Amino acid sequence: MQRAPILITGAARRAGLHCAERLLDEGQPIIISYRTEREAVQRLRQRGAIALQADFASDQGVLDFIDALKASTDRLRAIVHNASDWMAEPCAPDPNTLHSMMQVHVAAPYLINLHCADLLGHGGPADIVHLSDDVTRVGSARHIAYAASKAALDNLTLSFAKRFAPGIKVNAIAPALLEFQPDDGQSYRREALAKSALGIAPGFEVLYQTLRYLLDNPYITGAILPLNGGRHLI
Ligand SMILES: NC(=O)C1=CN([C@@H]2O[C@H](COP(=O)(O)OP(=O)(O)OC[C@H]3O[C@@H](n4cnc5c(N)ncnc54)[C@H](OP(=O)(O)O)[C@@H]3O)[C@@H](O)[C@H]2O)C=CC1
Ligand SMILES: Nc1nc2c(c(=O)[nH]1)N=C([C@H](O)[C@@H](O)CO)CN2
Repeated sequence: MQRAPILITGAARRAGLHCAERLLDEGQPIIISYRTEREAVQRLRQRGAIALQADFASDQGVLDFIDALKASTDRLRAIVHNASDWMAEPCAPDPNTLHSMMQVHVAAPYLINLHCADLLGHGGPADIVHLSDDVTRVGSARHIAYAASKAALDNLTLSFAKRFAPGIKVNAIAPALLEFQPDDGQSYRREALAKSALGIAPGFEVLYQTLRYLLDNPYITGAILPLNGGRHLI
C-alpha cells in the first residue's frame, strides 16, 4: 500500500522546496501548497507531488485549501507548516502587519490542524511540525509582529501536542539564520553571521535533518527544537 503523503505548506522555494525534494528522494509521497506558481512547482509535479495553490492571507483562503486537500487525499503521514512571510514593520504603523503575520503563522496552522487531524494517524506514526523562529526567544526590533506571531505558533505547538496525544506528535523547529536571501548585502551577512557561536549560514539541509529526526522519533512531542548555531550563547 502506498505510503500516506506528507503535506508541506509554502514549498515552492527555499526551505519548503528543499524538504519536499529530500522527501521525494526517499520515496515519500508529498502534497505541497504553493502561493506563487514557480518552475520548481512544475518540477515537483513531474516527480509525482500533488501541488495545491493556496493563499493563507484570509480564513476563506485557508478553508478553500483544506477542501482541496481533502479532495486530494484521505490520509496524511504528517503536516509541516512551513508557509511564512518575514514581514518587517513599515515606516508608518499599519495594523495589517500584525493581522497578516497572525493570519499566516497562527490562523492557518490552527485551522488546518483542527480540520485535518482526522487525516493523520490511522494506526501508524503521525506528526505535525510547525516552523517557528529562534527570534521568539529574544524578540525583534524590526520584525515585531512576525516574532509575536511565531511565539503564538510556539504556544499552538504545546496546546495541539496536549490535544492530539498520543496518536499525533506535535513539535516545532525554531531556526535562526539558515540561508540568506539573494539580495542580502555583505554588511548584513557579516552582522548576521556574528550573531551565532558557529557563525555560519548552514543552508536548508540542517532543517531537513531536524524534520527527519522528529518524524523518526516516537518519543518527542510538545518540543520546540532550537536550530540556531548557538545564538543563545552570544
Ligand atoms: N530562512 C531562514 O533563515 C529562516 C527561516 N525560518 C522559517 O522557516 C520557514 C521557511 O523559511 P524560508 O524558506 O526562508 O521562507 P520563505 O519566506 O523563503 O518562503 C516561505 C514560503 O511561504 C509562502 N507564503 C508566504 N505567505 C503565504 C501566504 N499568505 N499563503 C501561502 N503561502 C505563503 C511563500 O510563497 P511565495 O513563493 O508565493 O512567496 C514561500 O513559498 C519559515 O516558516 C520561516 O519563518 C525561521 C528562521 C530562519
Ligand atoms: N518566512 C521567512 N522567515 C524568515 C526568513 C525568511 O527568509 N523567510 N529569514 C529569516 C532570517 O534568516 C533571520 O533568521 C536572520 O536573522 C528569519 N525568518
